[in-house]
Order: sequence, then C-alpha cells, then structure tokens
Amino acid sequence: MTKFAIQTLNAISPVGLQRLDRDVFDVGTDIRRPRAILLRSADLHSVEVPSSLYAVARAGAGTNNIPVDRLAALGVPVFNTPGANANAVKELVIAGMLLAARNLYHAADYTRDLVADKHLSGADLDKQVEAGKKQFAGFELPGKTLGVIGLGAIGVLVANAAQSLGLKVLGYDPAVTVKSAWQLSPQVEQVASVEELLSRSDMITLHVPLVEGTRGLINAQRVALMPEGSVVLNFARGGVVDEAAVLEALDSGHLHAYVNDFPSEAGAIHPKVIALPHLGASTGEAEDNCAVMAVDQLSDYLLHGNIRNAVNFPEVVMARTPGTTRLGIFNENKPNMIGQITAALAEAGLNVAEFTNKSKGEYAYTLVDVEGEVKDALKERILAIDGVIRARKIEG
Ligand SMILES: NC(=O)C1=CN([C@@H]2O[C@H](COP(=O)(O)OP(=O)(O)OC[C@H]3O[C@@H](n4cnc5c(N)ncnc54)[C@H](O)[C@@H]3O)[C@@H](O)[C@H]2O)C=CC1
Ligand SMILES: O=C(O)C(=O)COP(=O)(O)O
Repeated sequence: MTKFAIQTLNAISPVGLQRLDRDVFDVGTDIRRPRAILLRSADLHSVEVPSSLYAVARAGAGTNNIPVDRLAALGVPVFNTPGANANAVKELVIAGMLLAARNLYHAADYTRDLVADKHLSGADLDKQVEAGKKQFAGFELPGKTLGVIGLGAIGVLVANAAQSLGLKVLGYDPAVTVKSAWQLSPQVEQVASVEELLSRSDMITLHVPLVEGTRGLINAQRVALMPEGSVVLNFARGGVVDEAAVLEALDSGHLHAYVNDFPSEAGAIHPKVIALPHLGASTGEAEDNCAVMAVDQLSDYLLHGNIRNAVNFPEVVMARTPGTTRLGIFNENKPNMIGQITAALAEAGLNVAEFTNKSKGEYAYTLVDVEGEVKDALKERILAIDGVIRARKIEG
C-alpha cells in the first residue's frame, strides 16, 4: 500500500504526531507531493495547492490563514479542532483583564527600572516602591461589566469564568449554537446588538472568527459607544479591530487599555497597549489537545473518508461495511446528484451496502460502500457527472 504523505508546516505536538502509524503515513516538513497538510498558523493563501492534496488539518481554531473556499471547490476538506485550545485562550483573557485592571504591565516595568536604570537598593528602593505605587492603582473586577462578542467554544468559557469572578456578563452572538447555549451560565445576559453590548460594558472581549463579516467589527463609531475608561481585549484576530480607531481612543483617554494577541508596529510600542506574541493557544496542554484532534480527524479521513469538523464540508461519518469498497464523492449541492451517482453504480452492476449524503452550503459529500470491484472506469464515469468535483476510491 502506498503511504499517505503528510506535510507539517508548523511545529505540531509529538503527542499528536506519534498517533500516525509510520507504516501507513510518511510525516515531515520536506514532503513534495503531500496528500495532506497539517499546520497551525502558517499562511496557505500564497501557496500553490498541490494536485496531490486530499485534505488540510489546522491544529487550532482559526482558519483565516487557509484558502478554505478555494479548497472546497477542489474537494479538499479543511479540518480544525473546535474547543481544543479554548481553555488556554480563556485563561489568557482572564490574565489580560487583570493586567489591564491593575496596570500590571507598567507597574512591573516601573520596579524593574528602579533597579536596572536607577540602581536603587535597600531603603532607597523601598521608599521609591511606596512612593510610586499610587500611579498604578487600579480597579477590581466584581461589579464591572464584561461584554463577550462571540459565544462559541472560547466565548462561553470566558463568559462563565468572568461570571464566577463576580463580573456582570453580557453576551452577543447572532448564531449561537445549541451546544453553546447549553454550556453558557444562565446569568449571562444575551443582548440584541453589538451596540447595546458596547454601550453597557466596562470591558469587551472578542471571540469571533476573522471573516468578511467580522473584519473591522470594532471601529471608530463603535468605540465611541463604549463608556469612558473602558478596556478592549482582542484574542480573536488583529483584523477584527480597526486598530487605528482604538489607538486614537487610547490617545484621547477615552479607552483605558487595549490588550491583544496580534502585535502591529504601531500597537506594540503604544504605552496603553499590551500586545502579546499570539500566545492564546501556546500551552503544552492546548498544543497536545489540538494535535491529537487534528491528527485523528485527518487520519480518519485519509483512511476511511469520514469527515468530522471540516469547516467547508458537512459532517459525514459512516462505519465501514466489511468486504466492501468505499467511494468518497464531493459534489456541488444541486438537484439530482444522488440520483446520477446511484445510477452510475447501478449501471456498473454494483450493489450499494451503505450510503450517506449530506450537504453544507454550496457543497455536498457522499460516502458509499459497494459490493464488488470498483473499476477505474466507474470512477471516471462518476467524475464525468456535471457537478461532481472529486471522487476517491478508499480500499477496505
Ligand atoms: N489568540 C489565539 O491564539 C487564538 C485565537 N482564536 C481565535 O478565536 C476565534 C474563535 O474561536 P472559537 O471560540 O474556538 O470558535 P467558535 O467557532 O467556537 O466560536 C465563534 C463564535 O463566533 C460567533 N460569531 C461569528 N460571527 C459573529 C459576529 N459577527 N458577532 C458575534 N458573534 C459572531 C459564531 O456564531 C460562533 O459562535 C477563532 O476563529 C480564532 O480566530 C482561537 C484560538 C486561539
Ligand atoms: O487556534 C487558533 O486560532 C490560534 O490562533 C492559535 O494559533 P497557533 O496554533 O498558536 O499558531
């Protein structure tokens, strides 16, 4: 059997990689015609998609670094790992709230300077510590209001944690899932608009994907709605915030701080910005969780054609029927596709043992287990059906 070649474009946790049986998979950075790409934040937009490619797996949540639509049109699923790094981000958001509320970043700089630059020690150091501390006096979290925009895997954890720290929590998500709604603390108040959330929050935190609809979500008009002295936390993506508008509001004193995970040239050196080097998912635990989930989903797809957690195709999982050959077929979501596919199978004299088809947006995916030999001519016949994008024969 030819091995599946998997190219890794970022450091992926060995806890995940070791789940790939090396008798079945070749794994490395230097693979020329990969069947699959396994990555974190590497930018795939500028990379030519190799014709050999069957799948892309993102060990993480955000897929804005991947040409998801272009790959869907080629019948290439893009997997991600929903929730696998959510706790790591939640903890950093809580840390970010405290950094801003207690002015910790500047306070630590102040004490370092007393020793490193001013060379103070002993009683002189104690004196300056006590004299300087008043400029860093902050505020406490209980009683303050946190607005959470995006109540998915991360937003729900942040909302619940903030609630248990004594904050009043407002949430906004126009497409909240049933799963999120079940997990969300009943004390979190859902508001009807971003505007309402902004005008009632002392701090806001963003947990939406970067897509066309969320680019520049926090802009000058919306910043103006926030109360004087409020804080913006952005652990989603840089592009969700119009940073120039936020910097202006920091300069005018309207905003107190901007804590984010996506440094820009202007932001990184601004005195009221705390810019971290994209650390949200950088814990051993999150890296292991994401790698395990990405690897398991990817190998299940390569070996069995099952699709779980693809952002561009529906969830299609079917147990293998012993003694059959499996076909995985991607097609446009339009009428009479199933009829034409099953007609082609019947013409070839093949009996269908199991069949499942699901659609998501513009595309659909079929898994079918057939009894008898699947000849190349049948695959060609299926590929010739108008609207079929890709067909793959998966041996048992
Ligand atoms: N800083 C970091 O290292 C990390 C950043 N992220 C970022 O966080 C994002 C969210 O991650 P998850 O919570 O795991 O994703 P998720 O898919 O579970 O949740 C996203 C939520 O945003 C909602 N949403 C979409 N558009 C919206 C809008 N216009 N207004 C309000 N809500 C909207 C969706 O309905 C969904 O409930 C990722 O897409 C990624 O960009 C994720 C992990 C680590
Ligand atoms: O999962 C995400 O969306 C992240 O932003 C984490 O990115 P990373 O895997 O740390 O490069």
